[in-house]
Parts: sequence; C-alpha cells; structure tokens
Amino acid sequence: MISISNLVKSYKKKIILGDLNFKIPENKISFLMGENGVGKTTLIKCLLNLENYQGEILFDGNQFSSAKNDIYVVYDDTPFYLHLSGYKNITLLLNKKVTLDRVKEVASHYLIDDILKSKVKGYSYGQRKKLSLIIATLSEPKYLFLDEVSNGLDFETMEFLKEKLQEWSKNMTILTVGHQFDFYSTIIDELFLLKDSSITHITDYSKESGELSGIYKRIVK
Ligand SMILES: Nc1ncnc2c1ncn2[C@@H]1O[C@H](COP(=O)(O)OP(=O)(O)OP(=O)(O)O)[C@@H](O)[C@H]1O
Repeated sequence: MISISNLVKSYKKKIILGDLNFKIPENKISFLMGENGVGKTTLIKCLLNLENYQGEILFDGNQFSSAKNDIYVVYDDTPFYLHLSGYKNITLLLNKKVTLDRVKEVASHYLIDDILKSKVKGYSYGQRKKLSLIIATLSEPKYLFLDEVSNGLDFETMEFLKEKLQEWSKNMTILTVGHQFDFYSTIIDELFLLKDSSITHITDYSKESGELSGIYKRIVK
C-alpha cells in the first residue's frame, strides 16, 4: 500500500495538489482520472520523488529511498539511450540481472528480434512504449506506475497488456493514469478522480462499458 498524507504540491504559487490524503491499495489496479493539466503526472512525479512537495508518501511504511528499487514507471514517452539498440537499453535500464533467454521470451510478446537489435532512435512511438513494457515486465516491480500506457499501442498489444496487468496485480500495486477509458474500464479495481487539486475515491462504480466516461462527465465536467 502507498500512503499519501497531507500532500501539497505547487508550481510557483499555483497549488496543483492540495492536501491530498489517500491510500493506493496493495495488489490492485488503481486508476486515476482527471482533465488535462489537473495534476495526474505531477502526482506520479511526487511518488517518484522527482518533485519537491510537502507531506509524506510511504511505500508499505517505507520512505522512497528504501522503496525505489521496487518501483518502475512507464512514462508516455520513456527516455532511452537513442543511439543504442533495444537489447542494450534493456540491459542498461533493468535494475537486476536476467538471462538472455528470459529477455527474449518476454520481448517476443512485444517486438521482433530485428527491431530489438536496431537503434532505438529509429523506433516508432508505439515501439518505444513496447520497449518500456518489456523492461517493466522483466523488472517485476512491487509498485508499477503507468502514465498514459495505452497511448500508441496496437489493439493486440492492448489486449495482451490488459491480461498481464490483471495477472501482475495479484502481487503488484499498480497506479495507472490516462484518458482511454475503454482500455481501463474492465480491468481496474479502484477508481480515483482528481479535480480542483483534490482527490476523490469513487467506490460505487461498475465495470460496465461506458461507466467511466459517465462518471467523468457527471463529476469532472
Ligand atoms: N515543471 C513545471 N513548472 C510549472 N508548471 C508545471 C510544471 N509541470 C507541470 N506544470 C503544470 O501543472 C499542472 C499539472 O500538470 P500535469 O502534467 O500533472 O497534468 P496532467 O493531469 O498529467 O495532464 P494531462 O492529462 O494533460 O497529461 C499543469 O497546469 C501544468 O502546466
């Protein structure tokens, strides 16, 4: 569980996150929705200790410094070593040792060998997203943050990823943020909504198609 207490984050004098108090439950898929610019990525950056903030964020009772090796994030546009191959990036960015057979087994679900042998600078947006997902899979983190993960993925990969996320969430605490409600609606366990620098935990929703967009229209708009 990730416990967020009295979290306040401002840019210059503008409060983006105002005294947030909530818990991201253990071994579940939590989805955070909200309008463009409301502060979803800012919250992820605070969780990753990439921003200064007031308040406290604890990972199963531990500070970020103790938990950091258990965290992996898939950004909308994850930074890579562009002049190196996909395989080399996997080796450099993975925080643990895995066998080449394991790398190839995981990678084969996302990208073909020829692509992985070529320089990342030639990858499409979706191929870079897939590379990040390969590293996420191999990392097996305890806490996984996904920022707009479905953007740019082809249909087959989205379906594969939905299955994987549900499988991983048996022993992984997952926070997703994004706008493609169709992708998230059937797989999420918990729903949070960020609006006017406050967070609401929405407990009474169903996984029916259209429910997330209905809630969004009702509460956000
Ligand atoms: N480094 C920064 N300096 C100043 N303002 C910033 C900075 N980063 C983000 N902001 C502002 O903070 C607000 C929240 O941005 P954030 O990227 O967290 O929104 P978001 O909810 O993730 O949006 P989107 O759905 O468009 O990705 C925006 O108004 C943005 O302009």
